[in-house]
Amino acid sequence: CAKMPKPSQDNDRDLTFCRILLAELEDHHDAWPFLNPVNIKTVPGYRKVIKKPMDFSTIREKLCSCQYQNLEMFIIDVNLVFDNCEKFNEDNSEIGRAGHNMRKFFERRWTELLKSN
Ligand SMILES: CO[C@H](O)CCc1ccc(O)cc1
Repeated sequence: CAKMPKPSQDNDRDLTFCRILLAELEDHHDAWPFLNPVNIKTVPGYRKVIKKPMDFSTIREKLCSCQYQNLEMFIIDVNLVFDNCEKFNEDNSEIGRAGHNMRKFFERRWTELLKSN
């Protein structure tokens, strides 16, 4: 049938989940490398290596300006933060480990939230 708009309660649920998940990511002990955009002027190689920079403050801005159609689009941006981190940092480094810890935390929390529904 014609593409029907998603019922608003699904959109409300997705938005609530994004807000909960982002707040928990921002508050996490290991969030510090990801809170703000990497300064591409001071970090050699970053601009060339990382094609799509992403960070929690940019995700916060997108969420607050209705730029996420659904939970999936939000999860794609969060995973981009961690994929960029893996690409640019050794696993056995301060920031590399923080990225792995944050990804594990995020995977667990969004699956828990979706199961709660
Ligand atoms: C999320 O952090 C970025 O991967 C940049 C990591 C980085 C920044 C400055 C350095 O001297 C080394 C690594």
